[in-house]
Order: sequence, then C-alpha cells, then structure tokens
Amino acid sequence: MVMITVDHLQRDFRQQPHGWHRRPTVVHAVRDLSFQVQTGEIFGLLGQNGAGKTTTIKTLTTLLLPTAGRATVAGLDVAQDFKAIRRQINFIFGGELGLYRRLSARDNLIYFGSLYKLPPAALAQRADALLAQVGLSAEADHLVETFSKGMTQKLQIARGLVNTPKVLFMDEPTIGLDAISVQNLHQIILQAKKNGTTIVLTTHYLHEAELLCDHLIVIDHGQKVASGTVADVIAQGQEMAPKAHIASLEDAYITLIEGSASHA
Ligand SMILES: Nc1ncnc2c1ncn2[C@@H]1O[C@H](COP(=O)(O)OP(=O)(O)OP(=O)(O)O)[C@@H](O)[C@H]1O
Repeated sequence: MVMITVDHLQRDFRQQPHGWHRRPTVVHAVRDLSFQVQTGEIFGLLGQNGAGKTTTIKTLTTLLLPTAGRATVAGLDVAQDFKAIRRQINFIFGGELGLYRRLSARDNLIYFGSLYKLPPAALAQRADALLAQVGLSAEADHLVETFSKGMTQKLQIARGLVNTPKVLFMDEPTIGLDAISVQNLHQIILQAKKNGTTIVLTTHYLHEAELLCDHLIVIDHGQKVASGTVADVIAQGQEMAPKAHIASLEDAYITLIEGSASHA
C-alpha cells in the first residue's frame, strides 16, 4: 500500500540578494520530483548539500506549500488537508530544536502528547513506554539541558512517536553522534518500523542509508538522479559507468551525482 505520493513536485524560493538595486532571483529548490513511499518502509532521501531534501520534507510535512505538482500523505493532499496530515505524522529535524530544555524528558513527552489531545492517564503511560523504548527510563526525570547530544536525539525520536504517527519524517537523525549512539538510534528507528511506522529520512551517511532504507531516492538540484532499493541504485551507478568498479552505495552515489545532467 502506498503511504506517500509525490507527483511532479516543484518548490521555488525567491531570494533577495544584498543591495536594493539587485533583482530577486528564483531558486528552484525542488524542480520536478516524483516518487512513492510504501506503508511500513524506511525511505531515504539522499543528495548533496542544497539538493532539495529538506525542502521536500518540509513540503510533505505541510510546512511549505508546493509551487507546482502534487503530493499526498496517507491519501491527503499536502496543499489542502494540512490539519488532518499534521495529526497523523510527526517530524524530527537534526539538532536540539523542538524540545524544552528546562523540562524533564517525561514532561517534554507529556507536553507534546497533550498537543495531540491524548487523555492524561494514557499520556503518562505512553511517555513511560516511549522512554523505555528509546532507553531513557533512568533519565525520565532529568532536565533535557543535562542531556548529551545522543540522549537528546533519542528523546527527539520519542517525541516524534508520541502521537503514534503513521509517518515519521527525520531530517539527518544521526548528525553529530558518536558510533555507539548512532548504532542505538538505528535500533530505535528499526524498532519504530517494526511497530508499523513508515519512516522517511534524509542522511549524508551512505552506510546508514544502506543499512536502514528499503527504498531510496538520490536527488541533485531538485531532480531525481536514481531511485529504488540499494541494489537498484548500485545497478544504476554501474550502468552509468560500466568500466568503473562500483561495489557500494557510496561508489554508485558519487558516480550518479557526478554524471547527472543537472550537476554543474
Ligand atoms: N527559505 C528559503 N529561502 C530561499 N532559499 C531557500 C530556502 N530554503 C532552502 N532554500 C534553497 O533551496 C535549495 C535546497 O535547499 P534544501 O535545504 O532543501 O537542501 P538540502 O538538500 O536539505 O541541503 P542540506 O543537505 O545542506 O541540508 C538551496 O539552494 C537553498 O539555498
């Protein structure tokens, strides 16, 4: 079953350069993107800095309107049904934004859960279950300001799951974490998938995409360069450079980006 459809999506930004006499320019952050995400899978968005990954996620999470094209999440149109979509999804952007540092881990979850109008008794239980799921039970009453990056990111994921979302969007979920914290977070993400959550993530770590993603799309300058399973994308890299030795997603990614028509 399809959870997300993206159909010829386009999103432009007007940028005003410094200097009153200069004309605004238009940045085509997402040019003509089409893909689908299946229910219950982990789907990866890969691409260079500025490729359009965050813009795509912000459009799917209804934080930005499309300039053209269409996208649906759980059958709902992102340009029209944003309230209904927001009830059914959640998102986590890398870093520490989105949590109250002067509240405890549990109180953060209870607060964010209350925004989804969960009944207080169920909410307390849900908060404790999520803290256990991400391995923060012992720190449930500690203030977030005392947390390390890894602990904060675990709590972010718990916050992202508080409304039992159909889709959890994660923008660079493991950025800046040490190897063991990364491994912990991968387990938590895989567990969320096992529990039925569809996950869309961006990452610059190709081994992470290789490990986690059922399907992925590689984009460059807002356009699709390759897509499919990891094996499909490796095959597309091999097809582009038959004489090169392409054995990993990383090899294929570099070949595909460097060889793409949109790459300057
Ligand atoms: N609010 C904005 N106003 C103007 N331009 C923007 C805005 N947001 C993004 N852009 C531009 O859109 C393009 C795509 O940006 P986006 O943040 O989607 O890329 P990204 O793939 O997420 O990059 P990164 O890996 O660096 O996070 C970039 O050229 C960026 O400068």
